[in-house]
Amino acid sequence: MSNEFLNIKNLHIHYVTEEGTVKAVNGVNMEINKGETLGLVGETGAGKTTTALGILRLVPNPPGKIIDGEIFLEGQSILELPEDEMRMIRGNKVSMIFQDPMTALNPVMTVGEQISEVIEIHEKLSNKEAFEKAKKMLELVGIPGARAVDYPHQFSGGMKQRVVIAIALACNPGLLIADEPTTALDVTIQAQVLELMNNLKNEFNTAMLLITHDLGVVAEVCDKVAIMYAGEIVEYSKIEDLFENPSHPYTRGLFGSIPNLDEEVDRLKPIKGLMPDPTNLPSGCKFHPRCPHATEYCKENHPEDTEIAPEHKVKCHIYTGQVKPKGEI
Ligand SMILES: Nc1ncnc2c1ncn2[C@@H]1O[C@H](COP(=O)(O)OP(=O)(O)OP(=O)(O)O)[C@@H](O)[C@H]1O
Ligand code: NI
Repeated sequence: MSNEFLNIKNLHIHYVTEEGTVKAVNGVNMEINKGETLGLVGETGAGKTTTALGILRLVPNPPGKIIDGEIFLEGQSILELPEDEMRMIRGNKVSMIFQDPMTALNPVMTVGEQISEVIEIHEKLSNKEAFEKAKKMLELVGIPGARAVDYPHQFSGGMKQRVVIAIALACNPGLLIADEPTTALDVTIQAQVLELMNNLKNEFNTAMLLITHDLGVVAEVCDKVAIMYAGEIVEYSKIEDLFENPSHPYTRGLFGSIPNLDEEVDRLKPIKGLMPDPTNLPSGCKFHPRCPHATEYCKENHPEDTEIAPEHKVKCHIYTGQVKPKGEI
């Protein structure tokens, strides 16, 4: 039996707008094994949320459309599935915590009702049984079951986020997608929520796709990291490798001078220049206009993945030997 839960092959997603076609996701490949957490990191507009929505087939259409590629969940190809089967997969096999979790809760329903609603959709339980299970879910995320009868406004921000996690986990999904799950929380609560997610992942062997700008979060919870730029994964590796040997010039830039797993790592470092216009992406390597090492070759040729160490891939002509770096990378 394969241990693989998610496998994405050559995914392309566009948004067709009046201003032009936004090429949001451009040939993404990604694998996540059971019980493994992959961090998806990149600047705003890189295509992280769009990739996540693609996995759930929730890219708003129009204007969005999956143009090409394949997505497998436990070996099953999902892009061709009828919508009703897809609905069963959402929240059953895969659930997602959205970027703004505070608006994810319904203010006029108790949290217990909201959790049991999800349970009832996917499991044949009576109202009462589902509500009892909802209480257990609350306890699992560190909230007393008795509080199931309370409304969202009666909870603090950190507790609301725990409720959102409880809802996402209510059906014991194989894959949890979390889009910036802790950004809206203060630092101590962030740490608690991350620890909680880590514990749950270990307990249930849940695969996780964690979207974040925060390298501290990556260092704390991820097993692997994918660095995304202009809709492509430009570097992909195990966490230790990435921090010890960041290799793509973009990753090096993000990390600043010398990243260190043990150090207090902070937000991504700003890099000179701007993200390219996604309706008019640069030719060749999409990073070439911002890259200190770029040559004519980079302008003309699109780099494919080069495996520079086991499970460490980089899209950069320096590693194919076509381009000599100008000084240290
Ligand atoms: N509904 C939409 N219509 C048109 N363009 C969109 C739509 N949603 C996203 N885009 C564009 O697609 C590109 C990728 O956006 P996406 O939200 O996936 O990036 P992201 O990496 O999640 O960014 P952030 O870190 O800000 O959340 C951006 O250029 C964005 O403007
Ligand atoms: Ni996003």
